[in-house]
Amino acid sequence: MPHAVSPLAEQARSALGRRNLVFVGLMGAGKSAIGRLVAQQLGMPFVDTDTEIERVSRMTIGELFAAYGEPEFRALETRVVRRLLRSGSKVVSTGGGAFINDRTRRQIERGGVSVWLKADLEVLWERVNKRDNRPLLKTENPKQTLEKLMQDRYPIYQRADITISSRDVRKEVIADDVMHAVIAYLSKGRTNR
Ligand SMILES: Nc1ncnc2c1ncn2[C@@H]1O[C@H](COP(=O)(O)OP(=O)(O)O)[C@@H](O)[C@H]1O
Ligand SMILES: O=C(O)C1=C[C@@H](OP(=O)(O)O)[C@@H](O)[C@H](O)C1
Ligand SMILES: [Mg+2]
Repeated sequence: MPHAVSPLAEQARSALGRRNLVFVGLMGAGKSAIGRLVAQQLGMPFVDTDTEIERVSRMTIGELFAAYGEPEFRALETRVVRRLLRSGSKVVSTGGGAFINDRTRRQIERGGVSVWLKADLEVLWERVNKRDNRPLLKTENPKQTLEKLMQDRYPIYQRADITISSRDVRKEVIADDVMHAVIAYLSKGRTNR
């Protein structure tokens, strides 16, 4: 197992112990990118649930949505999240809808420390706008769709253990914010997970 790479990472790693660290939030918030970076810094395994879903189904997320629809995708996502959270401590980046699904959210609540990467519409839009791999944004007005998803989902993401502002600064800055917040959150006497 690789070692944490800085004193901050070292401290966050030791605070986490055997817990999973789970990134949640809207499309474009940086879950996949920041999750990977934080995992590297902590010296922990990293899994992105969308990548794992694509691996086990041998289909892309777009193909899955097109062939089976969103409900089937959510069922697969629930199973993948459950399995990942039970198989040793790691950093897990979820897809944007995972924490919104009641069953998946309960697994995350039980199985790890959740971090909501919260971003404003302009930041999200700048980032998702560059790729067309997100089936939920294949609408006539994808920016408006994203705004609607913010309104619907932010009250639920708010239930995450930790909230981090995912703004337009270097990824390393956000990763440091996450590690500081993990240390602060877990030093509040939480020893039950
Ligand atoms: N702090 C950041 N600075 C610059 N680019 C970022 C930052 N965070 C994320 N990105 C980029 O934004 C895009 C969307 O990020 P991604 O991690 O795929 O988001 P999510 O998994 O939450 O949908 C990616 O190209 C990623 O590299
Ligand atoms: O918000 C959502 O419901 C989704 C977000 C996507 O992941 P990212 O948030 O990593 O883009 C992916 O899981 C799928 O397209 C559905
Ligand atoms: Mg992602």
